[in-house]
Amino acid sequence: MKLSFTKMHGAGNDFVVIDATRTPFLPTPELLARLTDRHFGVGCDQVLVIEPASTPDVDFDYRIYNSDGSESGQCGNGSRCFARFVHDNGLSGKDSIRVRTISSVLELRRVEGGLVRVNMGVPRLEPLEIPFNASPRSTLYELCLDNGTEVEFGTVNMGNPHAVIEVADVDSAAVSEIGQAVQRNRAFPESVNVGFLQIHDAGQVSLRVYERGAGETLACGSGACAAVVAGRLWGKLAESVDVRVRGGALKIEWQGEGQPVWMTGPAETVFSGEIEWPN
Ligand SMILES: N[C@H](CCC[C@H](N)C(=O)O)C(=O)O
Repeated sequence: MKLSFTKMHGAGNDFVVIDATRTPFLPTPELLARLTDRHFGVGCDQVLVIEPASTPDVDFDYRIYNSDGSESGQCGNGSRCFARFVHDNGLSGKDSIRVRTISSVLELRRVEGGLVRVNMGVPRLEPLEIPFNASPRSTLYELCLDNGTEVEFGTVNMGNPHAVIEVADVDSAAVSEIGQAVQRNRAFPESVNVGFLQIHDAGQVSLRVYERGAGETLACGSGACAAVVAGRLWGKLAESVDVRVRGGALKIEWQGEGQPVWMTGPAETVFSGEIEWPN
């Protein structure tokens, strides 16, 4: 059997996109590995699957699989590529579509300049279960990691979990070491995406993210949203922030608690192909 796919990226966070609107996609670990592995397969951070809507309030279902095979309920950069794929392949004539993941409903709007603007939903700010020595606002925690490092972080859920650590210099941050140590911590039984945020001023930041299920990526859309939410809760960021990531830049807007986060950024198609795959 030949399986068609399209390789895309959003600010360098790269994806294999599968159109399962006519033929179901069975996400077996072997097939996901074949699509995500950068040596033995196509190679990507996440596999995105476009499925027929399961409820009348959305246009499509949107499934997200990390390169380690785990499923997530949110992928911001992927949602922009989802919108681009749907338009370019004639799956919908609408400029604004709604999609459902396993945790969220997103609104995706194509805007001028080949950009896509996404309503990423209202951030969830529930405090962590494990009792912590938290700051007065339960969005700041201190943690002694198993590698002996003390870190202070905020937690924001964008339909997927994020820990945000402010750093003086993203380029010299020990992203992999600290990212993995935070993910191993009992505070995050389902692991977590770990963002390293450098604040240049109230409207400009730089961000690196050690992602759950994928390691460090060149961009993390939900991570950019979580970082701006955390920075605003700390009183350090404006309502509209330009987020510089290793693969490009995203614009994140958040008016405050109870309000949705809007993300605007690029979505690029690299190539389409097909692989042989046993039925
Ligand atoms: N690694 C994430 C999913 C991909 C998120 C990221 N690629 C984005 O653009 O939001 C998780 O397991 O929650």
